[in-house]
Amino acid sequence: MLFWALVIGAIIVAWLYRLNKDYVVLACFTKRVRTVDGTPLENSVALPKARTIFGNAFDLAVSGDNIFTFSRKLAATMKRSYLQYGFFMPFYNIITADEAEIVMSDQKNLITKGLVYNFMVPFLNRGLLTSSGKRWHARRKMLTPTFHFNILGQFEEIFKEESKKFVENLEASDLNSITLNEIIPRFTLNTVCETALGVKLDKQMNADQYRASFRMIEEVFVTRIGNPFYLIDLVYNIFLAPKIEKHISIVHRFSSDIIDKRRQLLAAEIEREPGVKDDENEDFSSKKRYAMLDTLLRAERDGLIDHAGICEEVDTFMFEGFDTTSMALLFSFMNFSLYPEMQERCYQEILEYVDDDISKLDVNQLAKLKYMEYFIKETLRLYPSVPVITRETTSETILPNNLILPERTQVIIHIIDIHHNPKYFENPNTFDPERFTPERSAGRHPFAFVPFSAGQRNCIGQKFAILEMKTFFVYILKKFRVLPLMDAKDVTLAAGMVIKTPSAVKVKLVKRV
Ligand code: HEM
Repeated sequence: MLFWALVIGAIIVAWLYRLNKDYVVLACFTKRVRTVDGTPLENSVALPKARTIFGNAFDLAVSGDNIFTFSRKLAATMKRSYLQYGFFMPFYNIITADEAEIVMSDQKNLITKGLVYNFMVPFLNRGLLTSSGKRWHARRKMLTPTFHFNILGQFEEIFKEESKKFVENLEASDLNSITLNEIIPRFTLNTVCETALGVKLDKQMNADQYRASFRMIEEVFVTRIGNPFYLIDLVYNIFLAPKIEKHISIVHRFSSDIIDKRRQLLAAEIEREPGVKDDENEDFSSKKRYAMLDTLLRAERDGLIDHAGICEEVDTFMFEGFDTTSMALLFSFMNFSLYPEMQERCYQEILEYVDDDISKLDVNQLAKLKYMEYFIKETLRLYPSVPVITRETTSETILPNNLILPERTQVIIHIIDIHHNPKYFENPNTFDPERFTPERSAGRHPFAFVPFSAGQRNCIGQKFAILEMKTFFVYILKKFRVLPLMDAKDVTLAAGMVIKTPSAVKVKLVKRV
């Protein structure tokens, strides 16, 4: 009996040993990446040493680092893109512009978002950010006119109103110490709410509750990506999901109610003027400002989308347009305080190109603020609001760089590491907006600076974001000089749905006379 048990055991071990050539057996049979020409894998991609016998599945856990620091250290040691084997799937980590280009330019196999986006589904369902295939194509086509130049011009009025209100609130506060993390998110959420839904958030009864629920949803998301056990849906559903059920329904109800009201308004409008034909770029009501929602309501009337679809797109806009812009504003604001000469240059540019009557500020004047644009871009290079994006292979995928990725490989593009690569940016840790002048940008790899991603799944709201940020800083810099209260070295970074800084970012303001 013992003899047969030993024989069977030996056969199983021999079988597993053979199998380990193609699968990382102890990482739950994760299929290995291969090379097209059969040369050793390490010639085509770096292979960080696994820290346990379970492939790289527990490397993060045993390192003692948080996920953000862990990834930065790996990029610095590997110096090229690297491969890890987690439970069930490989992780192909990209830190060069060449490989980012391969993925971002792919039209077919690499446009499906990675596993981590599934965590947002309870909140965003399958809106533009999380969907793929035909549904994504149809929605992208439907929503693209929302960011048409003429419409951005209308949104400019909202950016101005909110910036003015922000400056007025600042004037009433203690200018000696302003904690940016506390005040900027209010501005960005107000702005995106009015542009997406057509209502002023501050005037809504449940605005504070809405903001708080938004925050809670984000906190739970961050907890989920930081703990491998929460990757398992069952564990998440039992221990974490109940904590945010209430908050998700608050956020969903908020947008759903506004959508219903705006739909009724639209119907009433049409009834009053039945002969009037809609134009894509015109408001359906002469009395009301255009909102992104209007495009969706028109599509609903044409049978292209239903109420649930409209809700998921509106929630997606609110989510994408909120924290991303907040973090970019926060770090730009901090940089104004740290680099006074550059701040002065932006101010002089404002004096030169912006009408003294700030209420006349428009997209044409903003387009002339080139140095300010370089300044914001340099901030986004050093602190990209979305430091990492991911894709998933939906079938075995052959890449032009000799790699064959198995189905369900997670392809992680570390935008932040590409932006810090000295190959593309000399002295990458130095803040130098003039890197973005046409002369100095010439010849740079087109995928070396990709804060808004690139290719067909790039950020639909990038022009919107740049306009919003420029408007905000015109209002700030016209009124105040921004002085430092901290050093850039004091800022710690962490991973979240977008880049996070657990430290308070503070500046001092002095009114210009
Ligand atoms: C500084 C501000 C912003 C940054 C850095 C940023 C960055 C990005 C990035 C990197 C992506 C690609 C995500 C991925 O591949 O997974 C993305 C997608 C997206 N962004 Fe932005 N974003 C910003 C502002 C905005 C704003 C203001 C809006 C809307 C009002 C917006 C709406 C979207 C949407 C809907 C997508 C999904 C597009 C698609 O998959 O077709 N973003 N953004």
